[in-house]
Amino acid sequence: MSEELDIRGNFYPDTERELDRKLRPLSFNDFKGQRQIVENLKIFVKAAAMRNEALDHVLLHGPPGLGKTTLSNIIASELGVGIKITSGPVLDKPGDLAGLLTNLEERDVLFIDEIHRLSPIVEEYLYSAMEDFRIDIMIDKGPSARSIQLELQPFTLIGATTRSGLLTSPLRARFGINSHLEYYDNTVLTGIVKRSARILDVKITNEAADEIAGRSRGTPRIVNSLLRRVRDFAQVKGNGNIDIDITKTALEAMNIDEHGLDEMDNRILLCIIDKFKGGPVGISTIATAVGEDSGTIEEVYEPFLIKEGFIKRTPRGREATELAYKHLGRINYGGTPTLF
Ligand SMILES: Nc1ncnc2c1ncn2[C@@H]1O[C@H](COP(=O)(O)OP(=O)(O)OP(=O)(O)O)[C@@H](O)[C@H]1O
Ligand SMILES: [Mg+2]
Repeated sequence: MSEELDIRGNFYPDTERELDRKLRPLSFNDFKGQRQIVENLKIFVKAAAMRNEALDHVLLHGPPGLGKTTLSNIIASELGVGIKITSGPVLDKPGDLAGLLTNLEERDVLFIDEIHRLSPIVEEYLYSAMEDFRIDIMIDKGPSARSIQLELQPFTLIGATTRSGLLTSPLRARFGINSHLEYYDNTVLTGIVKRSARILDVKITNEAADEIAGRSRGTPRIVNSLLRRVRDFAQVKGNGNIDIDITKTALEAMNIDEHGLDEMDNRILLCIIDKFKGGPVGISTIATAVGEDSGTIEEVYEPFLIKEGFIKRTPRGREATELAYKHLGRINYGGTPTLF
């Protein structure tokens, strides 16, 4: 089956894709961090295997690049079953879903990425498939049209989404296992940098690994792409080994934020500070000002900014912290607010 990068319509040069595949953990033991989630999944996978049953349906949600697709593949592989991969926007007709479902073998995994983007009709079909392993399909057209019921093999649906807030409650309720992936802390990210460096066969100092981890927005995908870029610098401008000097040179040359914030993070902070005098300001007002959907800000951007201490949530809205002012070189934190 194709890579999830294809499904999302992203173009990656072949070599990058190849590297991506090499760096992707293939078992629970390779998958670093998210300890509680992984420990629980190990138990559920083992219990399902002992009972010879399909694993209960799994919903994985959390910001991009934290390992949802990776974990889904690992679950299938640890279950020792096949996996079929698709995504919400691709499955636009019930017939497409029926085709996939009837081709699943017993206990296989069906992975639906971006499951919040399923069309309502397809979602409706999914309900009975998930609950009773059965679907009704319409055959024929016009007066002879009738629906027939198809029995399915027991299977596991794994749904992934960055926007769990957009899932309907009937769909959400049909997942027996519901896991929220969190941003990774720097120690875990440093471990991922080192593992990836080993796979890429490049030497890296502890200090350099820490530095890359600290600028990666708590995200393994970013860690790996920064590591690859720093490796390029080390090869061309240095002796091929990655130390702290070449790392800093590379990160500076690429304009990577020292706290790992990306452009939207910085726009959100600037907006709160410059347009709303540091806040408090409501999420929908921020969303309009930066031109992003308020749910995306709430689920994808804000959690990192709160975790890193740049934003505070108060009953009256979001406030920028002193750290945010310092980061953006603004000096009037806590200053007397002006009237105009
Ligand atoms: N826990 C982990 N340990 C090591 N590497 C990881 C881990 N999680 C993710 N990665 C790496 O990060 C990359 C991105 O992960 P993945 O594609 O699974 O994220 P995702 O949550 O599915 O993102 P998206 O929401 O954009 O689909 C993977 O290719 C993998 O190499
Ligand atoms: Mg994914």
